[in-house]
Amino acid sequence: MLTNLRIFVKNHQKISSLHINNMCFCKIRTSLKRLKLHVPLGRNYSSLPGLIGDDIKSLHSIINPPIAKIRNIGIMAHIDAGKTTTTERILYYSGYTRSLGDVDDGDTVTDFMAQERERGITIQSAAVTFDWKGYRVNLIDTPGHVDFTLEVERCLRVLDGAVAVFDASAGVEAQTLTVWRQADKHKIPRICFLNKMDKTGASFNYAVESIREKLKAKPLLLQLPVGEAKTFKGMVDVINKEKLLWNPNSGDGKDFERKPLLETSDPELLKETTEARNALIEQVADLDDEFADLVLGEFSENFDLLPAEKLQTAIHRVTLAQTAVPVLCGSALKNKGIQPLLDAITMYLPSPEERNYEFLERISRLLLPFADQHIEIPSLTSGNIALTVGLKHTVTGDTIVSSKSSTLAAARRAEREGEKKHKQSNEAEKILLAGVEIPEPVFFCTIEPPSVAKQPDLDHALKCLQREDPSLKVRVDPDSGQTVLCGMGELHIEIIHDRIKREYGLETYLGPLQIAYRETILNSVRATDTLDRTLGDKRHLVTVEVETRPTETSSVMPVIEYAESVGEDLLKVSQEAIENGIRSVCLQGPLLGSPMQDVAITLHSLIIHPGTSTTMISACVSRCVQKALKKANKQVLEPLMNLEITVTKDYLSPVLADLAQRRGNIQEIQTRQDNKVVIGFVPLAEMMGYSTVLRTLTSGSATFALELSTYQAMNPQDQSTLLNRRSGLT
Ligand SMILES: Nc1nc2c(ncn2[C@@H]2O[C@H](COP(=O)(O)OP(=O)(O)OP(=O)(O)O)[C@@H](O)[C@H]2O)c(=O)[nH]1
Repeated sequence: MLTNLRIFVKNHQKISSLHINNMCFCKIRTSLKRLKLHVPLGRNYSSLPGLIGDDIKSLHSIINPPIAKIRNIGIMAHIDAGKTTTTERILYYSGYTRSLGDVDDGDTVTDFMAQERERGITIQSAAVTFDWKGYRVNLIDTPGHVDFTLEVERCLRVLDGAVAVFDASAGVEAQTLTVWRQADKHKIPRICFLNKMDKTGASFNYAVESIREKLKAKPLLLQLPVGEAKTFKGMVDVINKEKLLWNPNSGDGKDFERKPLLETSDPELLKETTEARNALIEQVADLDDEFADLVLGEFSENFDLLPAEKLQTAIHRVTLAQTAVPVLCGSALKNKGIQPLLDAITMYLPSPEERNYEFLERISRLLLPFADQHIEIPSLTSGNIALTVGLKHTVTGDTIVSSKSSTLAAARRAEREGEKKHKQSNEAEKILLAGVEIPEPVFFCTIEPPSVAKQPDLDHALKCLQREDPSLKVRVDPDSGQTVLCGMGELHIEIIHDRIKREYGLETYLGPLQIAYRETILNSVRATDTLDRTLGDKRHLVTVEVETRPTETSSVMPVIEYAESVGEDLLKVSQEAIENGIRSVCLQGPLLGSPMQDVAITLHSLIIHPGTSTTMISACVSRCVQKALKKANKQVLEPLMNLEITVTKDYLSPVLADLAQRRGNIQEIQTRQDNKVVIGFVPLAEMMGYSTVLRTLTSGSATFALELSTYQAMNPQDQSTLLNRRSGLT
């Protein structure tokens, strides 16, 4: 298993144990040879940036560029916005690949998993490293499909900046909002790239407006498009007042020219650009005091005299402060606008030293990632992204530290600092990277190995896959003993099934896909129970009285309370056993065996005979709570999903008619260019196999996004149908 590793070093010093200067010459030579052996020259890859012959200096520069020249960035967006295509162009223009890969032909660098190439979607993030005009860029292409949200989050926490890619004909879409929120959470500075400017319906203004309205972000328009949709030819660089046009005869887009806008040849465009530049200067001055002083002091009379570099430096600062987002445009597919995007990445997104990471990590074996190829490297300076192998106990979301004691010491130090600052500062939080939020799985199904003898192999495969992807949950059904997979969606489970076959050589069988329901109770019930058992010569005797009731506010875990009559001394020895007993019984509700939610349990009395084991206390509490839950009025809760469907006007009616039959609740129908966007809620149970139905209904022209909204009570009729089906009555 490969682990994505971000090396953080206090004060950005090198890690001494991995320092290249500590290596003897022959070891460096060996590394060079190894480097050449592992370089993926097979497909279209150029040699690695900077590596010319057996040149030790260039090896050093590959591994250790100055930290100010490093950019660790991610590419994120709604599904199909064009992240992978953009990444492919970036790799080509930076000289990393020698030909252009195509998502639709299944030969891109970053979508290297077989499932990605077959389906034309990104599932797993891929990291690549390349150089651009003296900068080292470590780039991660992340998936856009909602089933793989966790994959995006695990990348965001190690990045210094991100490029948000938009389909210029659609603007902000459902998953854009999700990834944007994730980037907000991890405080990632961003730039926006309005892709697909060549597509019918593409609209620069519409996309910019949707950034303003839906993302509540302040767009800084660094470019204006020249033409739109079929007429899209290039763009204007607002800061330098230059026109960037691509030579129509240059197939690969390498050939483009930058021309100053002139009063004689482009009077209209020049006027528009001057207005846009002035507006940009005012906007940045509003957000950055240093720049405001400069503008008001020296250049208030004539903004034209303001040097481009001053404006660019100020834009860098506001991007870093995340008070605004630079916006660029282009068409990755038609090879337009990628080189300026690369310039903007190096110019506006921060270097690692501009971000606040303040702790040390140490590791033994390091690899530089090039999508599915890796090169072993002897050392790395802080601020880089690398891979390491062989860590047996790490899972996605872990932070690797040099030692527990140094982390604790750093945390204590930070706490003291925090206290000094009157407890206002949250320094302690800086010690650890924010954890990844693991979404709740909404689907599950049983999985069986081809024979009982293969069960250990299946367990091993699932254990490894879970370490990579904590949104995959695995449990054993206590009644049937079967292994159950719980995932984020149909596609997620399908991909896991496929990976078990391809990567672990195991042909497994999946049971029917089922919805992850929950249960709750509607009234208060009391129950008492006594457990009296003699094991050997020891008597175990417990008597408990509990009350179960619905909670007022939503709570996934059971709320546990103790009546005053239950003595504190008694609780000291038994509290853990009691709470274990309650939690275990709440994992399997009385109706469907689904987890209980919104339930509070009060322990009213507890009598324990001396010498009774904690296991017996747990067992008695479990049984008593179960009794109370069974007596209560019960309710099944089903996952309710947020649904967003984008469909052309012609197919709106059949889509709406179909949704009505699926218990869909339409909230809003928006108009987005030539498309209608249907926004609403629908129970997940009604959405099994929906992608096929939607494709048939709309001749493949519609797309949809589904995300868990909440759990809602099922109506009595649907609930009884479900219970009958589960008990085999219908
Ligand atoms: N017209 C047009 N189509 C594009 C452009 N960029 C990408 N596409 C097409 O859009 C589709 C999706 O492109 P991808 O690059 O796979 O998009 P993605 O965002 O990586 O997709 P996921 O990783 O699955 O979320 C493909 O059919 C591309 O050929 C563009 O600039 N213009």
